[in-house]
Amino acid sequence: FTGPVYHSRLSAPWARSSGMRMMATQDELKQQVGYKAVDDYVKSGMVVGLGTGSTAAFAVERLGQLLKDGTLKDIIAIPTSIRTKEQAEGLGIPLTTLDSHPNIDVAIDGADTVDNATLALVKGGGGALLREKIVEVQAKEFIVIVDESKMADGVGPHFDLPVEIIQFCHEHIRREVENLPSLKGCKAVLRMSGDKPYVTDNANYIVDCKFDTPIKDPVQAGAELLNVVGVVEHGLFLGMTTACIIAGKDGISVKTP
Ligand SMILES: O=C[C@H](O)[C@H](O)[C@H](O)COP(=O)(O)O
Repeated sequence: FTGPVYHSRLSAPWARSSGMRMMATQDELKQQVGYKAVDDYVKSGMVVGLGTGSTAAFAVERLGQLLKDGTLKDIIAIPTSIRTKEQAEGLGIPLTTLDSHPNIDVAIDGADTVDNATLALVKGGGGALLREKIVEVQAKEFIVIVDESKMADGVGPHFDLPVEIIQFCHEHIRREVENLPSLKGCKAVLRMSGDKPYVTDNANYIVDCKFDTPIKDPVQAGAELLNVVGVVEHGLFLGMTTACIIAGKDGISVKTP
């Protein structure tokens, strides 16, 4: 299709009823971009990377619908977290792994921050950054789906940068991260789940790096982070975005780098 498709009257950014103007909820915006990504970018026969989070869940839902009604056939998908795997299994979406399908046609995922200028991303608010990155770097096309609240100028202050680290000596690793020259001024905080550290699908911990000002050189920051022994992966997704579908009060737009 050529323009936004709204899946219910209230899914439109605005809808009129008895003269009343109603804004779409954030969930409705997420549904719009999740559905549009699948409708526009997934074709029969593809290997599809399935992202994680409340926005990506709508794309997974749509893929399940289109497989069920026969619009799409011969799809095989790779989930980026245990919860996405469970959702996809529940919808009957055939699944595989990178071990047998290392070449992905298209991956679709949400983000915590999208830089307006470069489409650099911060990801990992839901803790899935490692599996997301290993899958999404293998995709010919990586489609990012967000509501407009995720758009920002630069990365850092808009949403804490998650860094996945091993459990062993995690306080030492946290300090090493905080003291990196390219992350100067950041405060690295161990992510908690109740009174215990949050544990990822890969049995690691996460530190969330808080910034007051945008990271000056995200490429350098990524390189320095990966150089810390004990850091497994970071949530900067740089130079990966093929297209970003954004839903906002004025409708849906698509940005490319
Ligand atoms: O680890 C989680 C992922 O990186 C998500 O893509 C990200 O947190 C965005 O999630 P949501 O769509 O729920 O805001």
